[in-house]
Amino acid sequence: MTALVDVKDVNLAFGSVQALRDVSLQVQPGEITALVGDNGAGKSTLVRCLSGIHRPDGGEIVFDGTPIDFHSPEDARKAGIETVHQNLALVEDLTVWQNLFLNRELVHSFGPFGVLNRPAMKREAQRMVSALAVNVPDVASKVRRLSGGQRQAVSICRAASFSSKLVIMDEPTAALGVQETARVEDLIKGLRDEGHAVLLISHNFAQVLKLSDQVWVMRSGRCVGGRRTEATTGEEIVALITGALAA
Ligand SMILES: Nc1ncnc2c1ncn2[C@@H]1O[C@H](COP(=O)(O)OP(=O)(O)OP(=O)(O)O)[C@@H](O)[C@H]1O
Repeated sequence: MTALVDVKDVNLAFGSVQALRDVSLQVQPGEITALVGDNGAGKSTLVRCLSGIHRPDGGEIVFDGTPIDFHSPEDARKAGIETVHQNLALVEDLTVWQNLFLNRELVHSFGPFGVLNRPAMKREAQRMVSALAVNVPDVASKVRRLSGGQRQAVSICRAASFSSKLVIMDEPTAALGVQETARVEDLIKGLRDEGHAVLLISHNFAQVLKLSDQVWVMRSGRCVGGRRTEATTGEEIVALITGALAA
């Protein structure tokens, strides 16, 4: 299988902190790939390279057959990489459908003039939430009225739309209760079923073992191993994270 993402010997330093050291790993299309490691291991830095926030100092990242050269998150989005950040980046006082179409509004053209096509956006938003079985009361609800799990669902729904090929999620259930976590986990599986690749950062081993097809482990800026999830255990992953087991 040709990898959707091929990270090759990527390095990145912040001053004297070498955040990424010769990191190489792959993300396969149509799979959930987990990225695990202790605090400060370099996980967020790596995904920020993929989402156009940081540029590596060295090495190469090939996405969908093309070496990436992103100068902004917008470049990553255009290439088909969407990121659900921990802060979710939703606008509280806008509705669900307005958030889904934020910065990608549908517009009616009348000669030289453009007018927002609100009915079309509402209709399409309803289709988007139904397709992923997102549990929100109404696409016309303001985001500030939604629970943490519903907000996470809206962010995932936004990331899954607009022909994204890779959805990156940084700790998507860290702030959620048990039931909301289960719903968001179903949404993540739904993304895979729809053909998206998912790159999931999680400190929750049970979740990683339950959801992922492949696990990569980072330690002190290095990628110290990758395992097919069905062929590993929580104990082995912990041993790789702590260094008790050499890669
Ligand atoms: N913008 C930055 N400026 C300076 N140092 C940074 C910056 N971003 C990350 N670092 C450093 O790079 C290293 C890797 O950090 P990173 O956030 O990637 O780790 P992480 O694995 O995502 O950790 P966590 O699980 O705690 O989120 C850390 O030493 C961190 O302090």
